[in-house]
Amino acid sequence: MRNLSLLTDLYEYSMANGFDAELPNTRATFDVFYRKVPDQGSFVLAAGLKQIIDQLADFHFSDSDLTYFRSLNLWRPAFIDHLATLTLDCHVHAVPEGTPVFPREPLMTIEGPIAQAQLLETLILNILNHQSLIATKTRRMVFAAKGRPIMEFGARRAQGPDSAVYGARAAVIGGAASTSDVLAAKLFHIPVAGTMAHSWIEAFPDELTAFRKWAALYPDNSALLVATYDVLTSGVPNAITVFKELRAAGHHPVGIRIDSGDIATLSRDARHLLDAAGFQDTKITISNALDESVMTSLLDQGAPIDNFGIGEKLITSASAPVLSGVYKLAAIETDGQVIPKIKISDSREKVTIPGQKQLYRLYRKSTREAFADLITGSDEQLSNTVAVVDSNPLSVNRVHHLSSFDAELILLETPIDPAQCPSDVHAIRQYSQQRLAELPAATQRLVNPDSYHVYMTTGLADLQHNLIARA
Ligand SMILES: Nc1ncnc2c1ncn2[C@@H]1O[C@H](COP(=O)(O)OP(=O)(O)OP(=O)(O)O)[C@@H](O)[C@H]1O
Ligand SMILES: O=P(O)(O)OC[C@H]1O[C@H](OP(=O)(O)OP(=O)(O)O)[C@H](O)[C@@H]1O
Ligand SMILES: O=C(O)c1cccnc1
Repeated sequence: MRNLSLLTDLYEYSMANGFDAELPNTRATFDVFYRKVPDQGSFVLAAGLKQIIDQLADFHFSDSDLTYFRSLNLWRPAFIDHLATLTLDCHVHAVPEGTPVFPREPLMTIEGPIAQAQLLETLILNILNHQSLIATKTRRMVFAAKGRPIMEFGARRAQGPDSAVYGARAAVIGGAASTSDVLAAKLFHIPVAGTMAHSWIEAFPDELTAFRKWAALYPDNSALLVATYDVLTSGVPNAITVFKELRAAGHHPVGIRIDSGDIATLSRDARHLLDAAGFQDTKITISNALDESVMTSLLDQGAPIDNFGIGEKLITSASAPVLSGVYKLAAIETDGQVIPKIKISDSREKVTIPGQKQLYRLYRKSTREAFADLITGSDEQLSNTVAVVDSNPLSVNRVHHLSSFDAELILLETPIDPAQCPSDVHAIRQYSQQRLAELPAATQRLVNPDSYHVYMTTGLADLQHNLIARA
């Protein structure tokens, strides 16, 4: 793990330098939330908390960082001295990784001395926005795959090494079965998997020789790429020849990969050839700029696909490459007095929900189906009946009275201690699947999903209105 304490925007330091002088005894609460779901989906899968906690636990500045700060000649010497001896005194609340979260609700809050909490904005958003985006994109593809495994193949097309490595981690949280990225596999204990490239076939005098050499090297892991010359007249017949030899030698042939041409037609014809030769069990993997809409189309066409290998469109979330999670001041505290804060904007969507808050997931008592999330003030007690309004500022401001629900607090106190932060990506993926299964199915479809209600209490809504009026 690299120390990323400096990975922030200059303005965070410029403000922290001032807060340190002007508001030395003020604490602040910042909320992390997002407003729009990428790809017109209805939820985002939160991911990246482990890397955030790792960084916060190691938040410090080296001698060379401090020398650099002094060389900038921008900040008070006393502030730089404070950075030299800084011990983070912040408290984190967060939804566990893998939790589906919805627009406007806090998925993380940071409370601490205002100068410190301000400094963390950029780093937290950088990690959370990236991993949540890729986990969410992968989940869409997993939905489209209808139970077929997805192999993550994106390292070569990722926007740099970190996007490849942490993107692979996020992809597994989103439901990918494996990665081809050996570094990510090693770091996060992800199954590593792959086939072969065209160069292997091209390097030998002919395709059959290339397949035989491969089968000799990997007799029990022989996935053959059949699309170098011609899938149906060369690739699949040669693969069948080698599969027969493998079977005769007591091995179980794995399958083929097709990475070009009309995949629906080629996979169907390849399946017929394999089945006719007695290889009903060998799998067909496909790849080539796949995304959830191509996958849906291929399966709608009846393509007999067993595995999807997916690179560029997953690792870059190509159709929606930005998750705009934000970090907004919700309250300050001086001399024990908490003062809620609001940001007002001409764009109603950008008006923040003020105050220190809590987040609950509400379930129907009978079925354990989640039907809404509820944002409350942290000092509000949930009673059996609660008056709420939609948190969407563009909705009609109607008061609903919710009753007969089970409420679960989902914004949890999260110690800044890597040893206590869940890190097993498989367990996180499983948790995520359980959380998704609680949501109404209609919120999960790819096209025009139902939106999920995120309410806030009328207490919070009144606070928001009062602060707007006062401003
Ligand atoms: N039957 C199909 N229906 C829908 N999309 C398909 C089908 N077959 C392939 N595709 C997708 O269409 C896109 C373009 O495919 P195409 O074979 O033209 O790609 P290419 O990269 O130009 O091919 P090649 O690798 O042969 O040069 C890819 O995203 C591919 O996955
Ligand atoms: O298409 P993606 O979803 O990113 O999947 C990864 C792709 O990477 C490889 O292509 P390669 O780099 O060999 O280039 P190619 O486009 O010529 O096949 C492989 O053949 C896959 O098709
Ligand atoms: O193993 C593979 O087949 C693979 C890996 C990365 C990119 N494309 C394919």
